[in-house]
Amino acid sequence: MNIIDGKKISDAKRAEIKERVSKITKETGKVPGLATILVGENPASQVYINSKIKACENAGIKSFHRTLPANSSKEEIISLIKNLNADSQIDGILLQLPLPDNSFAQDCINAISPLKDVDGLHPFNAGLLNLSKNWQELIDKNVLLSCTPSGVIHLLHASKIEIAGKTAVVIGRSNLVGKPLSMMLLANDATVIMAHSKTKNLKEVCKNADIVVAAIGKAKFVTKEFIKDGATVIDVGINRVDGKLYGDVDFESLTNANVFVTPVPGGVGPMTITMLLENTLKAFNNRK
Ligand SMILES: Nc1nc(=O)c2c([nH]1)NC[C@@H]1CN(c3ccc(C(=O)N[C@@H](CCC(=O)O)C(=O)O)cc3)C=[N+]21
Repeated sequence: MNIIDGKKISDAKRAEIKERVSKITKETGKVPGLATILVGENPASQVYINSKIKACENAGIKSFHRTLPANSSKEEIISLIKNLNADSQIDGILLQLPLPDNSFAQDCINAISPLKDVDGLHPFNAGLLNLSKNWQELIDKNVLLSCTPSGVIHLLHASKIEIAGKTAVVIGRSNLVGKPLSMMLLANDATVIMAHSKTKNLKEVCKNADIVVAAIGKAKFVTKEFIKDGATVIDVGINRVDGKLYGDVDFESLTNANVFVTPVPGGVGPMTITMLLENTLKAFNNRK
């Protein structure tokens, strides 16, 4: 087993971002700003938000944290978002998901200015990803790309894992991860299979893949039997069982296999936050 060290790759990228922020601040006298919004008091969300705020501070990005009570209406959340849209100090807005009432989450995201949508979840940015012809075009045009999927692509690139012409199976079709990641792999010229809960013969489908991405939400779901010799396994899962953190991949079962694999923790998670910093910088540059 070859471990893809997400923490190390992420730290290197954060150091590079910090340099760029410092250069911008010296040249323009301005500090890129990120607003985070937490609705309610979900303990996991509080932990993630705190990591994001800390990462911003370390990179020289100014963070503005806003909290709303758990019973906030859609209108109250959108009203706060509109204020942040109008605030020139704020380059990016992150609405932490899930909302206590997640039924209107997309309506709230739609209220975020597409120029400040550092999660890449606004239909405008999701649309730009869908319309892209290749990865380079997305980079050249500074398109705001959803953080977890773009973090996965960065891990693959940094690990020199070939994507073009390879078969990639993405398990999970969420708007936050599975769908955008499939489009990003396609933009990198992979042959992409989008698998989900209704997929038949999932084990066999995965067994043919060069790259398997698990974004399912079930601890240790993907075992050695899913993975062919020489394949790369990316674990997007974060499952808390009895206070312990597990991915969607049965990491131990792959110990003696000839595979590349991301651990949990220390794999995709840190990259998600790193890409949020990257997007805040992109948003700053796009808004200039
Ligand atoms: N609007 C929005 N954007 C998000 O990007 C978003 C979100 N909502 N809601 C929740 C998910 C989850 N997420 C993670 C961020 C960091 C780690 C992370 O740093 N994980 C560490 C471990 C942290 C721990 O111990 O819990 C690691 O894997 O090494 C994990 C997960 C961002 N999300």
